[in-house]
Amino acid sequence: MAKIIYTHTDEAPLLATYSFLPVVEAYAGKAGVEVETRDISVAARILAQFGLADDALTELGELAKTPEANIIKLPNISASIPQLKAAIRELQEKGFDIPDYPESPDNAEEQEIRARYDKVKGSAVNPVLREGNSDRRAPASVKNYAKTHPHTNKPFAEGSKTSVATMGEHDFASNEKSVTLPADDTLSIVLETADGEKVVLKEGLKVLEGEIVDATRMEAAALQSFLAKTLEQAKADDVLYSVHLKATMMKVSDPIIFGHVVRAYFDDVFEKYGAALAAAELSPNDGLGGILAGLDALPNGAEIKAAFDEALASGPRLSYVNSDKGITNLHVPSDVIVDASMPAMIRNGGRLWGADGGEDDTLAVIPDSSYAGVFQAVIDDVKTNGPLDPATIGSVPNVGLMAQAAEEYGSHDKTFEIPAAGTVRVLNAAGEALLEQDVEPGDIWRACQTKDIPVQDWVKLAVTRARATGSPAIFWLNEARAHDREIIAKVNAYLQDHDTEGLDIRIMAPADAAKLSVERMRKGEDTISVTGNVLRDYNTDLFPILELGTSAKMLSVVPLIAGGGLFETGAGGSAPKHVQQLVEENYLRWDSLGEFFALVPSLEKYAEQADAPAAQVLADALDRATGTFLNEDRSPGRKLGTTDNRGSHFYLALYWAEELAAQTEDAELAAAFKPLAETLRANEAKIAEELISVQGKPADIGGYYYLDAEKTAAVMRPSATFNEALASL
Ligand SMILES: NC(=O)C1=CN([C@@H]2O[C@H](COP(=O)(O)OP(=O)(O)OC[C@H]3O[C@@H](n4cnc5c(N)ncnc54)[C@H](OP(=O)(O)O)[C@@H]3O)[C@@H](O)[C@H]2O)C=CC1
Ligand SMILES: O=C(O)CCC(=O)C(=O)O
Ligand SMILES: [Mg+2]
Repeated sequence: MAKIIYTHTDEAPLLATYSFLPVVEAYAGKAGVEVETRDISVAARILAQFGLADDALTELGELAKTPEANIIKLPNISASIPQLKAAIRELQEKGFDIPDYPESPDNAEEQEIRARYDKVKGSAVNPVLREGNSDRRAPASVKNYAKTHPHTNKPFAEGSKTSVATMGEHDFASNEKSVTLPADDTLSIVLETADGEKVVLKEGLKVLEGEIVDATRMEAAALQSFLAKTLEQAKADDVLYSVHLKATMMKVSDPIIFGHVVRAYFDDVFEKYGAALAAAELSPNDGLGGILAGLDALPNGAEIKAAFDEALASGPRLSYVNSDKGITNLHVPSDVIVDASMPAMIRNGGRLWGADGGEDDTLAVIPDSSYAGVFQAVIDDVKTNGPLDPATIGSVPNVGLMAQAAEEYGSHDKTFEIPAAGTVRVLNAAGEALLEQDVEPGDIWRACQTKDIPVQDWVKLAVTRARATGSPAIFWLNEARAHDREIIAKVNAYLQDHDTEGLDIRIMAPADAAKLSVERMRKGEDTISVTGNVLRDYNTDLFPILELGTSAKMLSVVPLIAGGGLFETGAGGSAPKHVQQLVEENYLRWDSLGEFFALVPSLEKYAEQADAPAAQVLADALDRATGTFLNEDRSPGRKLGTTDNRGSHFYLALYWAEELAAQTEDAELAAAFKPLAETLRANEAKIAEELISVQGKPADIGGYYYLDAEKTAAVMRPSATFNEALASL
């Protein structure tokens, strides 16, 4: 039977769900639309690993491969090791019998436990559900709203020293080799060390005909000298030092790179105390925060702490995530995530925050050069031409290759920190080497896979969007990169399958494509960016944040290859800072527009799947209601005393009920919603007051990763009048 699955996730979107889902369930229920929930929060996924909760993620992953799928996916935490450990601790404190995270497993049992936790680590949800490519764009209503209510993109100061530092050689981009498989095969990855020993890194890797496989490495020695150089440069230029990685989605490689940065910054400290820190299992890969927290347990902890303090005082000035709390850019690998952190910096005139909370220019370090040039291109443009004006600029929507863990975001099980010098070979079943790389100890070697059917689907989606909009579509692909050359060959071949007459379809290297797209934006022109998986991620924060002030208001549809639908809510994440604010002052600034936008096509899909015209009526009414919601400017403000997330849900419910009452396609639904619409309208002031009056005091939600459902519902549904009205439907 058709049903919509609404996901329980983490942090701000989870809080919002406590308020919004009751509205969805009440309205859908009246129209006979089945809505079920599944808990894919990091806490639930941990419990599922130990048989203490349903494995909803595996279930939804299977569902996503069927035409029946209709899933609304809210953003979730992609947990770094420090977050995973905190979630485990919280669950243990709540009485769940789960083991500690084994830092360095040294027996079979610990290895088994570690393997279970590794399934929860990092970006473990999205790749499982994303069985389709991604279509992310600002709906016309949002773009118009941004034009009439423009946010501020601050100018870069005259002579701004902000720039991007990237390796450009000896990195993943420069060392890449790539091959397209002529037939189905089973591959293995073998390191042959300099003394002739063969170490099997991976075997039984099944690949399909037409699949692209890449191999590359980040050279550890080159990374270290690059980092030393950037530290010197930041010191000499007296700018803030900041590193921007994706330790969540690139959950194997990027924590290692992050660890190199921590080690490079605190070079002298690690020189002197590295062995003691390693013996205490305090790893730089988990960030400075974890190390400092663990020092108390060491006999010479105070001495080591003093050495870290001294290094911080004498090194280049670090950028801070939260200067009040002393949290630096190097504290937690998942605090600064490149997709959101770079556009936020650009929107802020190229400035980040220093130790004293003051803003300053920064050297933004993005070690691998595959995509760093995109950010530099945008920075160059705004330095020369001034900030982009949201009131007038065009849009850069995205069609992203994402299905079946495409490209880098599927590389974790094929990423290795190399133990010994030698050669890594990707071998086919016949034992022939398809790809080979010489390696040195410490190099980060990885292989990526890109299947052919997803590429075909992506090209089709690009042509469909170009046709639907009349906008030029640019494939952001770089002839100079081995992987991109294989993709370009496929793009050129699969474009032949479509009618492209009259369409403007181009292929350009990412930095050039970024430059052109921004130039066109300034003229008010739209340009579809058709990208691989990583640039999908980056561009769908970068451009929305510059255009709309946030990526939360995006429509993010994933037409699943098997025919179902995955509807992501916005293009951003789970906004941890918003939770802090709720807990401190009972105010939630989370904007649920992404949820509203996802629900419309989900209801449309349901109407089609269940042959249920009432679902289409709900969808159409919701679509009109979100228009009114935007016109009436009902998204949450940022400050206490204004409509927050809960108030915004009330207004959406009001407009949606009014649209349902007024429509004429379904008289029964109109009659059912008329009294509710009247009650909500009549009590508007009272409900708004009830929702605002609770603000300003701390709120108790009974946890962080594993919330107390009753307490959270009480916090998120504080208006008795609104609750009664909904219950009366
Ligand atoms: N699809 C997914 O599942 C995704 C998950 N993530 C995960 O989210 C977590 C946080 O990532 P982070 O890099 O901080 O990025 P986020 O996008 O979560 O947050 C960055 C900032 O964007 C603003 N923001 C994001 N969403 C909203 C919204 N709906 N309403 C209002 N403002 C919003 C907030 O700004 P302000 O504080 O100024 O209000 C927020 O602090 C990580 O665990 C990450 O892995 C990240 C991206 C996608
Ligand atoms: O899965 C994640 O960790 C983040 C996903 C993300 O940032 C995106 O899809 O835009
Ligand atoms: Mg992203």
